[in-house]
Amino acid sequence: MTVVLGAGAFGTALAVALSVKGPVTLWGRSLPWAAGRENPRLPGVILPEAITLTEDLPRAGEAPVLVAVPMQAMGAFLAEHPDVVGKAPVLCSKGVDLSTLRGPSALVADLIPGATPAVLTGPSFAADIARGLPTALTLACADEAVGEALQSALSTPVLRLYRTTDVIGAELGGALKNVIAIAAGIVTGAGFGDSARAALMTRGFAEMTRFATRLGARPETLSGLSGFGDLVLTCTSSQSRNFRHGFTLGQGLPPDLSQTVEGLATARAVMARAESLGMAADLPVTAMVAAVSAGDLPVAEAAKRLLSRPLKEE
Ligand SMILES: NC(=O)C1=CN([C@@H]2O[C@H](COP(=O)(O)OP(=O)(O)OC[C@H]3O[C@@H](n4cnc5c(N)ncnc54)[C@H](OP(=O)(O)O)[C@@H]3O)[C@@H](O)[C@H]2O)C=CC1
Ligand SMILES: O=C(CO)COP(=O)(O)O
Repeated sequence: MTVVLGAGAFGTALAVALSVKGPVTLWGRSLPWAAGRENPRLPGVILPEAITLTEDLPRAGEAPVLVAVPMQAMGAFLAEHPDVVGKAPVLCSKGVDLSTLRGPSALVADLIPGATPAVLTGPSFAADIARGLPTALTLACADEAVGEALQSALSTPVLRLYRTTDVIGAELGGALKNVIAIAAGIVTGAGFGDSARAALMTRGFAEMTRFATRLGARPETLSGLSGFGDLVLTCTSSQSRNFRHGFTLGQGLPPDLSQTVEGLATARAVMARAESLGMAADLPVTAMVAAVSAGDLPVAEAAKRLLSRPLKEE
C-alpha cells in the first residue's frame, strides 16, 4: 500500500509505477477526470485498477506517503495537513520555497517536528515512468534504516532507487538543475547552438556544486543521478518544461504560463539565499535566470550575457 499526495503528472506517474506492487491511493485536490481514469497532464495513460483516486485527504498510517505537489505550494500544504504526510514523508518536489528560502526537507523540519523526511529525486520524466520505461532515481534519507525500508518499498524492476543519506545534496541537485535548464533553453532557443549549451551546462554544474556544498551537500551527490544526471536530462530534452520555457523565451516568444516551471521561483529563492551567504557573484547563471524571471533583464540581453563572461582560468 502506498499513498501519493498530488495528482499532477509526477504524482500520477509514480502511482502508476508503484501500482505493480500493490494498492495505491492517489489524492488530488480536484479530479474532474477521475471517471475516465486518464489524467490530462499524462495523456494516453489509463490508470490501473490498483489505484484509488480520491479528493479526500487520507490520514497517514503505516504506508509510505509520497508528496508531489508543486514546490511553491508545499509549505502551505504541509502546514495545513501535518497528519496527512506522516512521520516519514517522501518529498518528490524539486525546488526552493520562495517565501522561506527553504527546500522540501527543511520545510518538513520546520512544520512537522520529529518527522524524518526522505527525498525522491533524479532524472525521470513523468511520461517515461508512467509508460514503464526504465528509470533510476535517488532516495535520500538521513536515517539509514528508514531510507532502506523506503528504498525497498518504492523500487520496482524498472524504477530503480539508489540510496544516500545526503538529503540536502539530493534535493539541491534537483532544484538547481531546473534553473540551469531554463538558461540552457534560452541559449538554445536564441540559436547559439549545441556547443554553447554544453559550455553553459558545464558552468551551471560548477555553480550547482558551489552553492550546494556551501549548504553542506557532498560533492559526490551533485555528481550523481540527482545532480549531474538530472542536469543532463533536463538541459537536453524538449520534454522538460523548464528547458521548453527557456527555449521559448530565447526565441522571443511568450511562454506557456499554465505549466509548472519550478526553476523560475527557485532561481529567485537561490539568489536571495546566496546573497545572504555572500556568494551571489559565484552564481552568474542563476543570477541571470532570476533576473529574467523577475522581469529585470530582457531575454536577448540575458542570452548574450550568459555566453560573454570575462575570460579567466577554468
Ligand atoms: N513532471 C515530471 O516529469 C516531474 C516532476 N517532478 C516534480 O514534481 C512536482 C510536481 O510536478 P508535476 O506533477 O509535474 O506538476 P503538474 O503541473 O503536472 O501538476 C501540478 C499538480 O499539483 C496540484 N496542485 C497545485 N497547487 C496545489 C496545492 N496548493 N495543493 C495541492 N495540489 C496542488 C495541481 O492541481 P490542479 O490540477 O488542481 O491545479 C496539479 O495536480 C514538481 O516539483 C516537479 O518538479 C519531478 C520529477 C519529474
Ligand atoms: O524533473 C524533471 C525530470 O527529471 C522534469 O523536468 P521539468 O519539470 O522541467 O519537466
